[in-house]
Amino acid sequence: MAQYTRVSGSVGLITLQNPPVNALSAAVRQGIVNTVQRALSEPEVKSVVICGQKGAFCGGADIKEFGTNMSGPPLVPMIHAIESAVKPVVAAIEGVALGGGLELALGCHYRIAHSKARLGLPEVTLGLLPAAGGTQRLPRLIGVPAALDLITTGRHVTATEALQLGIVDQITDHNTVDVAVKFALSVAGQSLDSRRISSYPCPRHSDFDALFEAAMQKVHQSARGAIAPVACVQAVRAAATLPYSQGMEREKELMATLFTSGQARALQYCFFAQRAVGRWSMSSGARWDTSKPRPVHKAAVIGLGTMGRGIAVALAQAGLSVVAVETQEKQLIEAKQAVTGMLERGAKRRGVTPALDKITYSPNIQNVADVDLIIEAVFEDMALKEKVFKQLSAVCKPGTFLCTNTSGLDINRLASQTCNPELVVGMHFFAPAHVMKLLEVVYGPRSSPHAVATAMHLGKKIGKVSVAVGNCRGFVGNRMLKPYLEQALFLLEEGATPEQVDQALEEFGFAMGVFRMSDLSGLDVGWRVRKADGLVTSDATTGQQARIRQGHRYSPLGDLLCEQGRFGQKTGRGWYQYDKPGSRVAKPDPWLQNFLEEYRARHGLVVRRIDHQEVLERCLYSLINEGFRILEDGIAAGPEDIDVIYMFGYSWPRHRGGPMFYASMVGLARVLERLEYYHQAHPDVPSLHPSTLLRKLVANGSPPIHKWREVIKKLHSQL
Ligand SMILES: CC(C)(COP(=O)(O)OP(=O)(O)OC[C@H]1O[C@@H](n2cnc3c(N)ncnc32)[C@H](O)[C@@H]1OP(=O)(O)O)[C@@H](O)C(=O)NCCC(=O)NCCSC(=O)/C=C/CCCCCCCCCCCCC(=O)O
Repeated sequence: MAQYTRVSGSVGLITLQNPPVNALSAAVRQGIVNTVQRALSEPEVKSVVICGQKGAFCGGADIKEFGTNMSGPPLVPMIHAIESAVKPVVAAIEGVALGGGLELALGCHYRIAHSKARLGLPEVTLGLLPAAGGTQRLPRLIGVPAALDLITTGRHVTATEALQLGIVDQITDHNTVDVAVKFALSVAGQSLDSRRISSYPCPRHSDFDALFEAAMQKVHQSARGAIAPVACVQAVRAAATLPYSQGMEREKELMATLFTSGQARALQYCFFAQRAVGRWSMSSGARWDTSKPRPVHKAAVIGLGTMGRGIAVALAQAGLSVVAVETQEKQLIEAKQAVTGMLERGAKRRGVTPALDKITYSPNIQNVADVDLIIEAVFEDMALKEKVFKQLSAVCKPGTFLCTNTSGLDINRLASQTCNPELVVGMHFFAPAHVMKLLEVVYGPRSSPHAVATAMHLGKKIGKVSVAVGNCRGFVGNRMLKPYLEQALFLLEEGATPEQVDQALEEFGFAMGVFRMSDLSGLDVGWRVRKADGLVTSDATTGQQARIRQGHRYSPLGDLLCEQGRFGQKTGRGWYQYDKPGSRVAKPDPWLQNFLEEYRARHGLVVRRIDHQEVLERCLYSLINEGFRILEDGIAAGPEDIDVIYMFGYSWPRHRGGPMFYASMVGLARVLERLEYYHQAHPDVPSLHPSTLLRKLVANGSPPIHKWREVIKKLHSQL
């Protein structure tokens, strides 16, 4: 809807009304069309102001409408009608002007923004382009290089940057609507010839060909197979090279291709999935809307290794007071230096003062006595963590939440070391903890709803995408990673090379294939875990027996590399070779080639040709299959939780929508059929055995992903 009022005698004020962000739904578009017509037809009205209700100008087209039969007036003619109006129209931008919202503002003759407003054309992040004239007006207004940057990245700019770029005419710290109305009064009756952006020539550039070639190269490199950024460059090129009306035709044509694409569906699913995970629920029935978080003003971090340092930085940057505890004197000094550097670099990037005074360092665990919440980040060793939890429980004040940054250990066991197990939850950060957006909040059987709500709330406060998950080995992310890694190793045994496996996964859209990723994270991490699990043995050396552990197929390849001291990038050797320890450029290693050949010969393994399709199916479908088991077990509340975890924690390509959404796009029947095929070929690999839930979903006619919860619920009620 849009409300019309007359203010200051001669200004028609149009207020968009569609909470919370005044998205341009059919009703809002109709409201704008009607009220603009009214304002233009009333002789008393000399100028018009468009604003949004409750401090938000407009969040753009209504994304919920995209999957429907769109009705109501289309945006392009609506914006043209505003631009060609003979009375000045002023956009009063508070809060956000995004996507169609900014395009609407660009159709106005003047734009006044509040200093705290954010503006942008984020359509690319939804698999689209700004198809309401954004790709044609913005380059005409601010020039091609700046427009390319905003349109291909979708980044939001502050009002100050928008003013510098020339997107807005004025910014204010006062009531934006009042300022806009005053301004509208001052420009009433003035010529609008120079105010219609569509009539501007696109600013020339010394070498458009080189500029667009470079832009295209850049998006190809960063898009990892996403098509929208490429279409955005093509649309801006049309603005630079064609008259406005032909550019608009090109924009429409490119949008038509994107609009119905699987990538757009995937990216729009991600948008809503990311918001849905905030609406968490626990198996006990506790939920986000019935569980109140407790305030956290002061927190402590125990253990200042890589993870602890990142967590301390993340907390301090969000304004919390932090007690950073490291009992090893040398490590404490090093950590203080490192954290200071991290805070200073981060502050420089963001143009703020480093939050150095937010952190106090201490070698003494007793100093956490007055904090509201503690995050333990000591070495990943159950006995050590149990000891720390026991100590913490004894020293902290009543009601302090005790969180662990374990990446997969049993939360319940740690809780049982404390006097108040209901205050214990997992806060699983991802390295580097001050950068990576994902936080798994892990609740055990005794964790209270308050503890989960507090950890989720804290996660949000420090800028994380927090997902509440149940307690099991590896939680969601690492549990699903296990079969993925396992398949990659089996593929090497059967004849593939690390380069080949990585290439298939990188072409799929991962930033890094599984072997390059393992080299980066360090092969010794998994080795330590496998040793603790009794999987690493030195007795059996050849034959099939050597490749069976605890009754299942097992590949000792990773263990054998570690025995050679090949821990990945940090040692300069792993699945690849590197120029020197710490170097990031991975090169194929002839040593590894020989090693694999010898290994296969020793174990009587017959090499065969493995294509990319098999690599993808075996690695991804086994991971997805585990995702179905996680849903079956109630560890994740819905497929959105898993997908968000994979997008934000494991660099799953967003335009593929996360593993569970990807499975729904491939077709559940197809995933099931391929898993059955591979399981038949590898009966000793349980992760290839199709899960009950997958079978059930297929038996139920493969419902769309938003209906899976109903099938899961039924399955749970049958168990
Ligand atoms: C920054 C935000 C705006 C606010 O953030 P925050 O304060 O943190 O709040 P959130 O939790 O994110 O959001 C609150 C709730 O609001 C919902 N929301 C937000 N934005 C939208 C929206 N645009 N539409 C619908 N709903 C929205 C959100 O889901 C939350 O709901 P809930 O509480 O969880 O229930 C932040 O929200 C944000 O970034 N929003 C998105 C901004 C954005 O991306 N905007 C661009 C949208 S796309 C667009 O504008 C495109 C315009 C081009 C024209 C399109 C023309 C389409 C038709 C063309 C058809 C041609 C093809 C023909 C094919 C054929 O031939 O058949």
